Amino acid sequence: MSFFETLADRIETADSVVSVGLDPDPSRLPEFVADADLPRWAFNRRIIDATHEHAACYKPNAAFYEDADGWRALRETIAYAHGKGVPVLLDAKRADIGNTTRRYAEALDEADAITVNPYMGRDSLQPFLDRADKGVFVLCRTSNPGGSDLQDLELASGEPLYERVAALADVWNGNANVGLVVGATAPEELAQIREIVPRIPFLVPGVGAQGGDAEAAVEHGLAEHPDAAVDVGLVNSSRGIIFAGEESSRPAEEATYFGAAGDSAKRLKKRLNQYR
Ligand SMILES: O=C(O)c1cc(=O)[nH]c(=O)n1[C@@H]1O[C@H](COP(=O)(O)O)[C@@H](O)[C@H]1O
Repeated sequence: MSFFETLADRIETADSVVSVGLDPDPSRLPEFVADADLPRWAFNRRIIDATHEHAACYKPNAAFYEDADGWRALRETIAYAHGKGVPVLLDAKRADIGNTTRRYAEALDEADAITVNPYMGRDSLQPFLDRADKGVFVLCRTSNPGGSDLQDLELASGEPLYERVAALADVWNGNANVGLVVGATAPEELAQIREIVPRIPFLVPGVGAQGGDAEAAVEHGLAEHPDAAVDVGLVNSSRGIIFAGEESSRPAEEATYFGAAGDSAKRLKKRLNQYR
């Protein structure tokens, strides 16, 4: 089964396009998990219990796992998400020269999809693209303030670099497994990129903590896809969901703390579904 087929099934089952970002910043973990063997895994398990009904996908960002205990926490997290029937998109933003990138692509043995960086060109992505059953989300127009520094630069042809990346993604999509990452903080670019690639699903981060445009994220982020029975795409929120308990009225109670994450995921699902 291809990634986008799996994702379409999950979107239908959960009636949701929400990607829940699992970015368990150790400095923000609540006291309930402090004494656990692997606090990040203990935290993620409770977050998954609270949010899985509303999750089309989980997106752990590798930055929060790149140490010995972190890799163990990540492995447990991926297996647990799969046990709940939710696919996992590993946000690793990888790519490198041949032998190195082949090794990076092995990260896909456990996850269902990955984010990659197109800066080094096609050969740096090939081992990911070759995995026809896995999703490969190529950074196109990112959500951060500096996203415009390079990505908006005009090429000699007059098109901005991010448009060229979108057009190349179409060329790289021989296995129908490519998606694009386009931030919700760039709604005009979202619309432009959608015109270039009508059938490539987007991962749209930047709603929630970064204040991006949820309506534009759904309107332009979802696409018809040959493998999918419903329009597919993902709108991600990380801190806005997993740390919602910090804002709750009784954050010192574990059930209230994690319940707030579930409520936040549910609210985002409902909000996004208004525009589907
Ligand atoms: O590839 C990504 O997921 C990504 C691309 C981008 O342009 N902007 C962006 O915020 N992200 C990731 O999406 C998540 C956003 O987190 P929140 O701002 O807490 O919702 C982080 O893991 C970011 O690394």
